[in-house]
Amino acid sequence: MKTLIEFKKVTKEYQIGEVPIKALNGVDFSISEGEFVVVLGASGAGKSTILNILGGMDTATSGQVFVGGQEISQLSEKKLTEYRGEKVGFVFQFYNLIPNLNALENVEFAAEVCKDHLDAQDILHKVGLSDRIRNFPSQLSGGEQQRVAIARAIAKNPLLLLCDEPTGALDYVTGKSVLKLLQDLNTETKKCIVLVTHNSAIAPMADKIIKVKSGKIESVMINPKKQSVEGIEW
Ligand SMILES: Nc1ncnc2c1ncn2[C@@H]1O[C@H](COP(=O)(O)OP(=O)(O)OP(=O)(O)O)[C@@H](O)[C@H]1O
Repeated sequence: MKTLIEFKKVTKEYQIGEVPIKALNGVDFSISEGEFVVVLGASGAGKSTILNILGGMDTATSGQVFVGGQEISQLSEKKLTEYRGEKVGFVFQFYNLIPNLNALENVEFAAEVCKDHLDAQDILHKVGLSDRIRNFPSQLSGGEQQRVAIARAIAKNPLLLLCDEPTGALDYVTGKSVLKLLQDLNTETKKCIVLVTHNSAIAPMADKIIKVKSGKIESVMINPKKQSVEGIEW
């Protein structure tokens, strides 16, 4: 399969007072088109830093990052903003919906600025919220709000979908249904999904598992026996 993402010798340093903190220390990996990737690691390992650099929300101190043949580590601030807006869908632990817009408006608002955006109503139907589109975030459960956030990310028709602990604020059953939605979207749309978590139990749902430890890649594992989320317990 064609390579979509490449990290080459990526480092990220933060200067706090006198002491530099190496959040990433020579990170190399690649991800193919259509892959569902889980990035695993303990707190502080560097997972979110990887995701933020991949999403153009942060930049590497050194090294190269390629996405869809474009070297995003060389982009100007303006081009990086375009990349972030057009090519990347984000899903976070907290849903960050706009409280005074209903579900449909939240999705439309995000999608409309993108050239190839998808129909907001169709996407809300796909995530199982056909009958809640006129509801405001405060009228939706946590799981439903996360579905709106996923619809908002997907409606942009991005090149890749980045999820940072997307089930972190949800109970077990709701979290599992959100993971199933992400897995189904990946299967149906062949959109590349990179999901960051500290929960190693969900690794079997991925095509590839990247383990991060102290700012370095500990291992990259291809999973030939990918499992459906329904079959995984934790
Ligand atoms: N803006 C920042 N300024 C200084 N240090 C930072 C900053 N962001 C991250 N770090 C440090 O970089 C390291 C990696 O952080 P990162 O957030 O990527 O870890 P993580 O694996 O996502 O952790 P968690 O699961 O707790 O979110 C940590 O030591 C963290 O304290």
